[in-house]
Amino acid sequence: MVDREKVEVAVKMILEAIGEDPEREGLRETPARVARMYSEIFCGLWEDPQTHLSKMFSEEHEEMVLVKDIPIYSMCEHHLLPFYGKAHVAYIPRKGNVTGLSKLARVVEGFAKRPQLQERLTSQIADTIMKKLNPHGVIVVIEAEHMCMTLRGVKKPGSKTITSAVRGQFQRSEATRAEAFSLIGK
Ligand SMILES: Nc1nc2c(ncn2[C@@H]2O[C@H](COP(=O)(O)OP(=O)(O)OP(=O)(O)O)[C@@H](O)[C@H]2O)c(=O)[nH]1
Ligand SMILES: [Zn+2]
Repeated sequence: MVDREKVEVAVKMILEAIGEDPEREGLRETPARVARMYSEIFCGLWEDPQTHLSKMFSEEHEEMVLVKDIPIYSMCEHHLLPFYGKAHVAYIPRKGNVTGLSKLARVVEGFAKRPQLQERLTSQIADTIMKKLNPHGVIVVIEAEHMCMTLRGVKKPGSKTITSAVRGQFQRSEATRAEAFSLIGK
């Protein structure tokens, strides 16, 4: 579990460091609020996302399954600012190894709710699905806007970063990969 007391102490120190008065009415509850928020947005550090893929259906389907437009909210590990957008996850199951659709989104969520890099998030999702479901292939595409590039620093609002992780048949077959990208809309 996130150490909320420690986060509270740290947030109070940050407020003091920026020249605020942590005792003024509007800020008095802020350290505790931020601590509650951090335990929510970093909860992925306290779970092992691969456990979501333990249950499988013995379906015969061996064609592509794509869950697209999964909303993601993660935190850039360099600045602790959000990056957010959409994840698209496709896999080609092996007979008997079909997973519940929501479980794909749960894996995405488990890796997103941590201090992250978009590239690492993308490959962790793909590698976990490959490892647990042993499918013919996996493709993960994430498109996201990074607040550290919009509200500060280089200040480029609207810019999007697209990352992909391509495994198995999607890597070997250009046609399969092209089909996935066309369904995803990239
Ligand atoms: N590859 C990658 N870079 C990221 C991600 N999120 C943020 N960054 C970048 O991490 C870099 C950190 O660069 P630094 O030079 O150490 O930090 P900085 O001085 O705050 O950089 P600027 O943002 O350019 O002002 C920046 O270029 C960010 O845009 C990510 O998910 N993947
Ligand atoms: Zn950043």
